[in-house]
Amino acid sequence: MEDALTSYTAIRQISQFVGAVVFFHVSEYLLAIYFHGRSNVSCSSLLISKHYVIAMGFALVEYIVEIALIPQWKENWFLSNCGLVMILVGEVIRKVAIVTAGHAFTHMIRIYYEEHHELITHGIYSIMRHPSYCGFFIWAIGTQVMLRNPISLIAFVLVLWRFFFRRIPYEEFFLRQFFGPHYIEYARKVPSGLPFIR
Ligand SMILES: C[S@@+](CC[C@H](N)C(=O)[O-])C[C@H]1O[C@@H](n2cnc3c(N)ncnc32)[C@H](O)[C@@H]1O
Repeated sequence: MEDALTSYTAIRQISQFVGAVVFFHVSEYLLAIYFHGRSNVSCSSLLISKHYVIAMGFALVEYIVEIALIPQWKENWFLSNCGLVMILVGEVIRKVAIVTAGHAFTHMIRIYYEEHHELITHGIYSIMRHPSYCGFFIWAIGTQVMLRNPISLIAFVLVLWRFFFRRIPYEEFFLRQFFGPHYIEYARKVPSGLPFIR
C-alpha cells in the first residue's frame, strides 16, 4: 500500500489532482473579488459545498483503494493525459466565460434584477448559453479521467448532468424575467453547451 502511494504514478496523479482543485477554487475566488469587490464576496465564492467535498473525498478514496489493489490500472498514461487535457480545456472555457460576462457573472443565481445587469451574448456566450457550466462539467469529469477512477467518473457524469439539468431552467426562468424577448430570442438561437440539455 505504502509503495503504491509513493510510486511515480501516484505522486504525479495526486499532485495533478490537488493542483487542479486548488487552482480552480483560488482562481474562482480571486476573479469574484476582481469583478465584484472584496466586500461583496464571501467564502461561498470558493465554491466548496458539503456535497462537493463528499464527491472529491470519495474520488480520492477510490483512487487510493485502486492504486493499492490494481496499480497497473492507473498506468494507462494516454487516458490519464487525456484527462489532464480535459482539466485544462474545461478550466480555460470556464475562465473565458467568467471574464466575458464580467460583472454579470455571479456564483449565486440572481433572482432579482439588478441595475447594470446586462445580457451577455457576445464572445463565448455566442457559441453557448452556459459556457461556465460546460467548462466545469469538462473540468470535473477530466479530474476523474486523469485519476482513472471508473466509479467516480460515472458518478460525476450522472450527478453533474442532473445538477445542471435542474439548475439551467431555474436560472433561465429569472433571465427571461429580466430580459424578456431578448433572452427568449437568444435561447432560441444558441444551444446550452451541455449535452442533451436544450
Ligand atoms: C454562475 S453564473 C453562470 C452563468 C452561465 N450560466 C454560464 O454557465 O456561463 C450565474 C449568473 O449568471 C447570470 N447569467 C447567466 N447567463 C447570463 C447572460 N447570458 N447574460 C447575463 N447574465 C447571465 C445569471 O443571472 C446568474 O446570476
